[in-house]
Amino acid sequence: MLLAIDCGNTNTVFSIWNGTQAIATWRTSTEWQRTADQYYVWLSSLMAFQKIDVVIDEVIVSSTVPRVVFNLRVLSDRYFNCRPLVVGKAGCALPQESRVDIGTTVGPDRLVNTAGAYDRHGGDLIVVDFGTATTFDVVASDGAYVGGVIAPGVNLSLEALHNAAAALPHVDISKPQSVVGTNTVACMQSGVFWGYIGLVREICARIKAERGVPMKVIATGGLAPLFQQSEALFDAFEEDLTMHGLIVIHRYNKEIA
Ligand SMILES: Nc1ncnc2c1ncn2[C@@H]1O[C@H](COP(=O)(O)OP(=O)(O)O)[C@@H](O)[C@H]1O
Ligand SMILES: CC(C)(COP(=O)(O)O)[C@@H](O)C(=O)NCCC(=O)O
Ligand SMILES: [K+]
Repeated sequence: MLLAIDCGNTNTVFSIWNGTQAIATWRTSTEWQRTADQYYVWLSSLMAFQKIDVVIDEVIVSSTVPRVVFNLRVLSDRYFNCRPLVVGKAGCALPQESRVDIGTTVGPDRLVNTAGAYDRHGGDLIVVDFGTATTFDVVASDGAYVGGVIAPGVNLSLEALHNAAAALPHVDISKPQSVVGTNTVACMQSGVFWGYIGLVREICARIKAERGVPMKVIATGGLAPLFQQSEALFDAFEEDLTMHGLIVIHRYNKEIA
């Protein structure tokens, strides 16, 4: 069975797949120091707890944190007796090309999102991923990744305010009652929430104008629904888009092997 690992700068998601069916998904915080043995203790105890008695013999990894990859390779080798497919590394082919400046290393999560979204929706897409950073990935009509936008993530923006200003507290994002805040927390939430609505709308509008074709906007990441409930920003929200992309890339590599 396949273990798919999506490592972001904040969280790492592990998912076990039987063909196209996800059997279980677990999330842990991303820490580059974590060893293969630590991953295995965590993973095997969750599998035992949920009575998932399967043999993992294939692994695919996407990691925005390069230092984590070494330990995930050791995990695959030592405990699952296989060499992992690592997106963006030699030995892992991608179903679509990436048309960016020579020498640019695109974040593997963005290539994976592109593959997942193109598989489900076809071309001419904007994929918005609300992760540590908020990324906009532009997918051409033929499925190629043709560039995008990187903006500071929602929580990163709130943390930056807290870290830089002595009197600003730590605040969780939520939709404020009104735009004009009457206390510090409400003012901060308003700035980030409504600022973000504007950011997403403006960037998508400008991408569409620049490309000159109708485009669908697909959103992923835990915070996307918060913004969608307020304004119709996206054509679709798909929580599992990155995982789906990993499955698509894994399937493609098996087909061409
Ligand atoms: N459902 C959710 N509700 C609120 N915050 C969330 C949710 N999912 C993720 N987050 C927060 O959003 C930020 C990005 O998380 P995540 O999408 O896991 O990032 P990455 O993929 O970059 O590791 C983190 O600060 C995380 O705590
Ligand atoms: C932009 C990112 C930091 C987003 O990572 P994430 O928020 O998913 O942790 C990541 O895709 C990355 O490190 N990209 C490299 C540069 C690029 O994609 O052009
Ligand atoms: K991500």
